[in-house]
Amino acid sequence: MVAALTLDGISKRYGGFQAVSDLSFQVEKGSICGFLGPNGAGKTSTLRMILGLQPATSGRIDILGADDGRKVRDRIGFLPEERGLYKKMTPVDAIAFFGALKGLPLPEGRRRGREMLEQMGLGEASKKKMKELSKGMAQKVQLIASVVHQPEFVILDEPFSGLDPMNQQGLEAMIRALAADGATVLFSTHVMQHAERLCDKVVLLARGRKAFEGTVDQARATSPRFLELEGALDRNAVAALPGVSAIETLAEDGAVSTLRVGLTPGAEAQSALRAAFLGGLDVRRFQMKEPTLHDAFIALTGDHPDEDQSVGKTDTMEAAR
Ligand SMILES: Nc1ncnc2c1ncn2[C@@H]1O[C@H](COP(=O)(O)OP(=O)(O)OP(=O)(O)O)[C@@H](O)[C@H]1O
Repeated sequence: MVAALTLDGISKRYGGFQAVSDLSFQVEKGSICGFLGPNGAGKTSTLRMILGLQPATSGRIDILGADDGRKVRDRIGFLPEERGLYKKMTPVDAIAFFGALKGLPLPEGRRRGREMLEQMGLGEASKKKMKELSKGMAQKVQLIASVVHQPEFVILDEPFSGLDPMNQQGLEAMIRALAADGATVLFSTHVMQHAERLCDKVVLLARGRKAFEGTVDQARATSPRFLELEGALDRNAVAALPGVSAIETLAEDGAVSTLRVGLTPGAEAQSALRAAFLGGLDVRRFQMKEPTLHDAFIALTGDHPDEDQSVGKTDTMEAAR
């Protein structure tokens, strides 16, 4: 594999607060990598270190062969978490302006801007001012602005936040198209479903530490499978079935309950079911459930991806100055 990005033992400390600890991972050239973790896990801090916008407290970064993102800034596209393009500009001018910051001549930026807007189904939007666009449209325009100079490496910080499902799908298509054109894409998100659909590789971050690096399937395989059982079920009898590691009651209606039965990694749901039927358990409905990336995140970290892990931002901001 040819790595477009290597992080080797990266740490970030803000005053007395350790935001990122000994983080190492690689992103293969031409791949899509999801950088996943709850709010406050340390994703933005890491992306900023990769870009050279803030120094690492310790560790080494190699991006496109450089030891500092600033040295290869014209080959990188970045969509920051805080967004907003100049409101009075037209989308084409805004895109061309951003391209010019990366060395692209303005007329060429305008030409590519018009073409990309058209490709993304935003041809109509090019006649309006930025302030007249919907949030979804504006976000797509901003993504175009960050890649109009055709960067080799694209870094997107929470690109899906604030978008409705339709626009999220549009954005997913844009990200796929970038990778299909040969770009390497690293994006952060706390919503596991996007990564599940898009990524060749995921890096899971919890409280500043890497919890997992690998493919989505490898991540899922670390999490137990589930079996949903419905019937007049005795919990002790269910607990005694082969491979059962945990039971959660999802619903109860008189004697009939719906149980979410966790299986130990590697255990086959069929063995538990067979034993249930042979043992005469009153199973009226069953369903096997494969773990999602969301389940895997919880199994790997003990944390919930929707939990906010930010701590003492205002206190430590002072200390960081
Ligand atoms: N400049 C700073 N000074 C002090 N603390 C900071 C600073 N920037 C971030 N932090 C803290 O570091 C931790 C990681 O923040 P970071 O923004 O990197 O996380 P994140 O995973 O990107 O989350 P979010 O998506 O909410 O930005 C948080 O606890 C945050 O409060």
